[in-house]
Amino acid sequence: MTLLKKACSAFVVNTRRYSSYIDKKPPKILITGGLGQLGVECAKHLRGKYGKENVILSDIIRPSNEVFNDGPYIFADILDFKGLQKIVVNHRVDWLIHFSALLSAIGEQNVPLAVRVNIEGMHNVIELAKQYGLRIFVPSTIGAFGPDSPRNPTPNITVQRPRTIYGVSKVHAELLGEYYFHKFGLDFRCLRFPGVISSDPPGGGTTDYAIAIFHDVLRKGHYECYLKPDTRLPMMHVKDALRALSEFLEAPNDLLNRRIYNVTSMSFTPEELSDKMIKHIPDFTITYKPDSRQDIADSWPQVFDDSEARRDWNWKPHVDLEELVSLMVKEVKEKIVANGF
Ligand SMILES: NC(=O)c1ccc[n+]([C@@H]2O[C@H](COP(=O)([O-])OP(=O)(O)OC[C@H]3O[C@@H](n4cnc5c(N)ncnc54)[C@H](O)[C@@H]3O)[C@@H](O)[C@H]2O)c1
Ligand SMILES: C[C@@H](O)[C@H](N)C(=O)O
Repeated sequence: MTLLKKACSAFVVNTRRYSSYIDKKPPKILITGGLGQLGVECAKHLRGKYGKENVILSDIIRPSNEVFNDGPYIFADILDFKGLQKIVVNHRVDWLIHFSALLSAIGEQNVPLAVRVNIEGMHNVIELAKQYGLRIFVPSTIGAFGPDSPRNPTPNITVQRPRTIYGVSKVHAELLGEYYFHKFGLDFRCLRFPGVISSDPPGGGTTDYAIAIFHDVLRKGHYECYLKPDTRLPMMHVKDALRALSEFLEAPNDLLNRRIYNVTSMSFTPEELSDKMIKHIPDFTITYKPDSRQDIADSWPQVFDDSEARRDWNWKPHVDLEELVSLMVKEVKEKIVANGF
């Protein structure tokens, strides 16, 4: 049998196996790096669909009581291959959602650690997924593009020459995933997300301003923005990001023409965002003091083209800028009342 035929037959076996999970028995899902901005909300979303016990959150940090009491939580260091093997075997894991990473701004502050967590970590999870026949989801980002890429719009396939270690590690993850798909039939799936906006604290990225602005304005009446007022970046509310993730994870393999898709909801600048916020919070001020994150933002897409995701698996965002602002004002106010955070 040729290599290509072998890969194709493995792929067919995987497809059948996974569609039977969806029809009969929910998949057992492990989320790595699960205590970050996306992981906790993702676990809530997937537990609502597949049942609490079927979604295991993991990270290397101590969870809050709320997270610990909400469903299975375990320690998992992405750099410990044997430890990960043990978890997959003992918990009979079917799908792996790999969130562990150092984001764009924080990665520049500690490049060796970003190389370990983002690149070595990816080597571990992809080998694990291959060994145990797991479906694996790895998020990529608008940060996987660079100054040589077309910025408005940025298509699914184009030049990718990022200038951050975060972006380099994500391009590496994309290429590795595609390679494992073609060579071994691994069911690798990847979405390139824009800045994801939620009321939870962000992990040290370039798009964090669009979260911090709500917290600072609601608590202090003022925000000092580290990007220039006209810096346009693609963004998405977390509700849409998690719906995209779960719809894509469930999409039958025969709908997918690629393993990696751009997804987005909108693009805005700090000035446009603050103009919308004035309707809800009339009395606040914003000043601008660009720092090194401006250089990163200036190398990223301004408008993201997600037409391939829309065409192939029917992706469509629901939350527009008006609704995003209403949701954020409401959710951040609730957080401030609940814990002064
Ligand atoms: N939030 C966004 O705007 C956004 C956009 C595009 C892509 N993504 C991707 O989504 C994923 C999750 O993003 P996030 O915003 O939740 O990130 P985050 O920084 O908030 O969370 C990352 C988590 O990884 C964990 N981690 C670090 N080292 C680890 C290790 N050795 N072992 C296990 N876990 C470790 C951290 O403790 C943290 O909880 C990342 O891969 C990120 O690149 C996020
Ligand atoms: C865009 C995304 O990858 C992340 N929020 C960052 O800014 O690094």
